[in-house]
Amino acid sequence: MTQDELKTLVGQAALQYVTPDTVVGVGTGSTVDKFIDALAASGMRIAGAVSSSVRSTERMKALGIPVLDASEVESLQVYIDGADEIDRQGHMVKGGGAALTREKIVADLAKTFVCIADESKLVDVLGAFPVPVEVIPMAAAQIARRFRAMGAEPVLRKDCVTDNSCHILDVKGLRITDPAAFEAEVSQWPGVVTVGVFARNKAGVCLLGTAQGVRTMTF
Ligand SMILES: O=C(CO)[C@H](O)[C@H](O)COP(=O)(O)O
Repeated sequence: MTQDELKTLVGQAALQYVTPDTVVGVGTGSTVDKFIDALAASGMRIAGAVSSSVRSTERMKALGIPVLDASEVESLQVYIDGADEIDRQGHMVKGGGAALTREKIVADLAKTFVCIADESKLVDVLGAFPVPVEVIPMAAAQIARRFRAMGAEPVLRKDCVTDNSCHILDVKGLRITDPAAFEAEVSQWPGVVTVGVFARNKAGVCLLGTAQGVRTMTF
């Protein structure tokens, strides 16, 4: 199966976590696009979706899925989103699509984060994928220096302005053995909007697309 077919498989499989007439949190990316398409095609009626990006909002609206503002809900049963990396404890690296801040906000509203990913995303240790960090533009150089002092290599993402009018540093050369500590430390640096390590808001379930079918991992 191709990677695209694996994404379709897990996008479909995520439907089992959606309860009709409830509000669902929806992430961003090519795997989530498959979920959005599957949800629309299923004909299931939902009360609405809280979206994590302009991209997903536009896709859902075009398919007739009602989109609600995050401020309109107090909590969500589930948040469905992809990942750039996921480890065997459910910690993730996210933000390849530059939507990490809103993704973390919507994930934080949800009782369960359902991660949908093809098997290439499963890793033992996070950090081979450059870790996206959304930063206030005036702090980008200062934050980059801090990462260099850690022995990492931050790269300012070209031509990228986020939905929140901020910039992204993609940080290479990290080996994140304690995701919770890393997230807590970097999150408090002045000018950091969001670090793309999801430990506090880690996955509760991962639907992993493999050549043998969907493997369900619970954490
Ligand atoms: O974090 C994300 C966007 O900010 C995505 O979930 C992540 O980049 C995975 O994307 P894809 O499903 O296209 O592989």
